[in-house]
Amino acid sequence: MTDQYDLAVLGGGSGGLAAAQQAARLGAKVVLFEPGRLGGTCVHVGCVPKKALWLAADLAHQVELARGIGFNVSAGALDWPAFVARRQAYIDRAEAGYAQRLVDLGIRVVRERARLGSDNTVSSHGVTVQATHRLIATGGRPARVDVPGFEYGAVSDDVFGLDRLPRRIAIVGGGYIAVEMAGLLHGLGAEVTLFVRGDQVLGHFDADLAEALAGSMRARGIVVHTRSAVDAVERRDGGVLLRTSGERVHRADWLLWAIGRVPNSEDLGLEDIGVSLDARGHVIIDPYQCTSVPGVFAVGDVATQPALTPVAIAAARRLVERLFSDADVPPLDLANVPTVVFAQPPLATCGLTEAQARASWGDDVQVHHARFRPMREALAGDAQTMFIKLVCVGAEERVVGLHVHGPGADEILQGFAVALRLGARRRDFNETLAIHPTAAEEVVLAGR
Ligand SMILES: Cc1cc2nc3c(=O)[nH]c(=O)nc-3n(C[C@H](O)[C@H](O)[C@H](O)COP(=O)(O)OP(=O)(O)OC[C@H]3O[C@@H](n4cnc5c(N)ncnc54)[C@H](O)[C@@H]3O)c2cc1C
Ligand SMILES: NC(=O)c1ccc[n+]([C@@H]2O[C@H](COP(=O)([O-])OP(=O)(O)OC[C@H]3O[C@@H](n4cnc5c(N)ncnc54)[C@H](O)[C@@H]3O)[C@@H](O)[C@H]2O)c1
Repeated sequence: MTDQYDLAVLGGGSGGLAAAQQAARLGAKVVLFEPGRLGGTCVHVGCVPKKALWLAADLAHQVELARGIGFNVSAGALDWPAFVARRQAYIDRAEAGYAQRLVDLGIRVVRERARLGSDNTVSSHGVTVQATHRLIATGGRPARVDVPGFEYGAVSDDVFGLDRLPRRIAIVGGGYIAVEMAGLLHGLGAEVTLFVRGDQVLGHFDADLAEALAGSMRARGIVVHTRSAVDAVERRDGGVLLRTSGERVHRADWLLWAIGRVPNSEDLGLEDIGVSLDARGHVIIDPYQCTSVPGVFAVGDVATQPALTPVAIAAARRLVERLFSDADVPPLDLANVPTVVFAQPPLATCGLTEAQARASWGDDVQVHHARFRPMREALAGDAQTMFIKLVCVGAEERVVGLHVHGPGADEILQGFAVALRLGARRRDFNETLAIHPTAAEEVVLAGR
């Protein structure tokens, strides 16, 4: 007889693990299928190893600032193997923690790929189960394009397998990953050239913010070519030669394609059971994570929702609380998703861009900017500035967008995201006592 479960989860990444664990805590009988390492993209080839590299690059920059202030220090080159070993030990500990938690919660783990079948089944190579609820949490992978010589380049997963830092790096793309990798690889000592197809890096972010970031990147020595598509790649002298739309030819030791990600929705049996996908292959979900098939749900990067770890986790928890408790759990509020691009220095944003606000409110939009040099940078003689932009609407000046670029922006945003969610007005910001001397105080002082 086929084993019966309350919930079968496909994928042991951020979304799948969160769903499986919370469901088990609520008393559900759970099986989880994961062919790879527990933790998925975020833990193994995403947020965590990326942030480790970012922290290393940030420390190197801080040593430079320390030198500017008067310390007789220099960061020197990173001992790459020692760093990788430390990073891996951190990741291995996290993964071991996940595995133990699954055991403690009585969740069955099948270390194989799975697909959905008829009659509520989920099958892998060796195991078939039936589950009342089935969750697709299979994530995504780096996109590939049909450019001659594409195979001579690497994708973001490969960054974490590097055994040393390449000297001259070319990066194609202008999104999160391209910008983050450009900043941290440059910060660790590589010469970096970025090829952006569009007019600007981070094309979907607030235009002033993106421009501020591009300015910082260039000032630090990253070469940014906009309106520059890479049409062909050749292998040359142990490295690569890129040919671009502007007839530019560029040589590099290593090439990274950072041109977006695609959902892992193939070969899951979805078409056979009638689960609808969008044109790019994402599983179409409603605000309750329901797919077009009753009893089949989706969370995370495989689905039509922002591809961020906290979104996958929050969506997963809410879904299983809806399924396995009596609580009336509303849909996840995606109106003010705070997000940080770990550039050097970071960029943080929450709510609407100015263009989005104007599209809805027209002239009833007020914008307040601040640009200044933070005290540490000024003391150290570093030219880096901080950029803050507040987008407000209506007579009450409700704050609908906050955009920050500069040192510490990554840690500043989280608390202000609460204020935006609660509908704070500029007056509420201005009436909040500042913390002096900090960079964050400029957010509450904006427009005064
Ligand atoms: C370089 C990089 C940096 C990032 N940095 C950040 C960041 O700083 N902050 C942030 O919020 N987000 C970041 N992200 C995005 C974040 O990693 C993802 O949004 C998040 O990991 C998505 O989680 P998920 O559960 O949907 O998928 P994943 O974590 O990708 O997990 C999916 C799992 O499903 C498994 N799987 C696939 N097919 C099957 C199958 N048929 N059966 C069973 N299992 C299967 C896979 O092996 C995988 O383990 C980053 C992403 C990348 C690539
Ligand atoms: N800090 C974070 O939270 C973080 C970090 C990394 C990734 N992520 C998540 O992962 C997602 C994927 O990141 P990403 O950077 O791969 O995608 P992205 O969607 O952010 O950016 C893709 C970029 O590639 C460009 N592009 C697409 N096709 C191209 C082509 N053929 N030639 C040249 N350029 C091309 C696009 O114009 C865009 O600038 C992000 O959208 C984000 O949700 C989050």
